[in-house]
Amino acid sequence: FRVDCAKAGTHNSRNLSEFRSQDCFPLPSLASLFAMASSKMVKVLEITRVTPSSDSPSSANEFSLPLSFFDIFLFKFHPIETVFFFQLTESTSTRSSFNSEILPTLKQSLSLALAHYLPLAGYLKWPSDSPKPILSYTPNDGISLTVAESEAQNFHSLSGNEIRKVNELQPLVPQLMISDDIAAILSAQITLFPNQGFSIGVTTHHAAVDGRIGVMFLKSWAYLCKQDNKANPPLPPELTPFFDRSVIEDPARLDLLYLKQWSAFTSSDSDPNKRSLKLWQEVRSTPDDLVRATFEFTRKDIKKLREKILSKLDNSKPLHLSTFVLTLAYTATCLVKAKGGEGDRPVSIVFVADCRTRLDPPLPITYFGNCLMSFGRSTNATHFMNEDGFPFAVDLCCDLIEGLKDGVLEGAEEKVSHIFTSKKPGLQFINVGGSPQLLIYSLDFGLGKLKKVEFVSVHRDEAIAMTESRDGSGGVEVGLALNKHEMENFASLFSDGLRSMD
Ligand SMILES: CC(C)(COP(=O)(O)OP(=O)(O)OC[C@H]1O[C@@H](n2cnc3c(N)ncnc32)[C@H](O)[C@@H]1OP(=O)(O)O)[C@@H](O)C(=O)NCCC(=O)NCCSC(=O)CC(=O)O
Repeated sequence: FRVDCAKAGTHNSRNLSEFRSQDCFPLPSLASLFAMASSKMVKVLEITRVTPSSDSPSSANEFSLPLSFFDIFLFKFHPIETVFFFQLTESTSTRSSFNSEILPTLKQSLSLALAHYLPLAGYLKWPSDSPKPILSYTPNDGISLTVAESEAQNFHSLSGNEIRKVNELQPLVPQLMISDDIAAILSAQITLFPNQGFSIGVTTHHAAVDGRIGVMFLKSWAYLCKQDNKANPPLPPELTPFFDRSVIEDPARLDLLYLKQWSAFTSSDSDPNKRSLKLWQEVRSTPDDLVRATFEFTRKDIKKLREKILSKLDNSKPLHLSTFVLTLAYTATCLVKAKGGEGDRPVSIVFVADCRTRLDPPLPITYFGNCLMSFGRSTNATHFMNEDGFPFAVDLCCDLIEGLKDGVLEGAEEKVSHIFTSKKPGLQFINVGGSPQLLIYSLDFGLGKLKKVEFVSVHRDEAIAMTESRDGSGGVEVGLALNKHEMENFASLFSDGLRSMD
């Protein structure tokens, strides 16, 4: 292996055996280096540190942001891991054209993008004189970029919808270094599948950004990748992050309350006030029998679901029959049926709402940080299991969305403690990640078509990942991870149910 330290524009490569801890090389890279070394799937070629472009004057200055209560709500959750598969032609995906054209362009534009998003290049820290953690960038901070090559010949099945092992995607996303005192915010991995395509894996700390800003950063990287050789190009307004934290009003000091609650629920230490940045649950290895697959709702399927509900549910109350509600309710119903078991077992449906437009006054849509609140309800499996399971699930989701009108911060004091108090033995937790509104398939680096997006981390908290359909036809893709037996049940329930509505 070679480790590359790119500091202030100079590259300093060395063999791993020469590595010394005082080089301050981000530890996540080493962790992922060893993890990937044992993987049969990828060969690590290089680990580089990418710093914000020195062409941008701002990269020479320190920059820090205090965490808001929205960030603290999520800062103990595992990082968001996503992988994007790009299809190339045979001639553009040779090693030589990848190394001479694609890779340098991606690296350079990543550096340019980081200059606009400095906190992503920095670290999560908790200074001794600060009541709460901060995002801190200091000049020469940078992210770890791993360059790898996959020996797998199955680019098309890896980036397809079919059932495959969850473990097959894991080597395509890098890890983040997270300790008690410091945590990296972002790391990336570019993996070439020779003569097939390449993938970009991105791991982002949840303390820093939510789905909207994570996608906005990637779109900024892609935008800059398409600007030929311009020094320090500006970003268009819709991609320019808004950093002013004073717009978040927190008169109840939810920030400090959440910190206290996280500490009380997660500290294994005798000291419940210990200041630790460690995650709530360590990132565990993935059980080998866990498989993932993607299911598609076409626009026609969504129309059928809407018609079915309109013929079943009482129209006298307001029904929010959005694509999101219909597809979530249908997926949740199939998930509960696929698991089977006793009817009185507990089931929770939980999703997050983007609060930017829902606060009073609203925040700019480009507000940098997290701005999500979770909403959910627990019930019994039996309601989903009979013929009226789908209308029941729609009614439940509609009620939850109607509830947002009471104010997204209603009951906010309980949100962290609820994570722990609501967990009952045997709970089936159906949690939504991603969103069709993020329009993730419009990500275009100008380097080949985006073939597939995978939220690799969905299996870690039993989430289902939603995106808009990749062909822009108004459908929805749902990615999920289950054990093999449940996945087979789910697949037949999903397609048989839709077919029965023809
Ligand atoms: C609360 C909601 C889920 C409810 O969604 P709904 O679609 O039911 O309701 P809505 O009021 O937003 O939208 C009503 C209609 O307007 C359309 N609409 C509204 N806003 C839109 C937008 N910005 N872009 C495109 N369409 C939009 C919807 O598609 C829908 O039409 P139609 O009826 O045609 O559909 C959503 O509003 C929301 O906040 N979504 C964002 C969630 C989010 O950011 N998730 C990422 C989490 S981070 C993450 O996932 C990372 C991780 O943790 O792993």
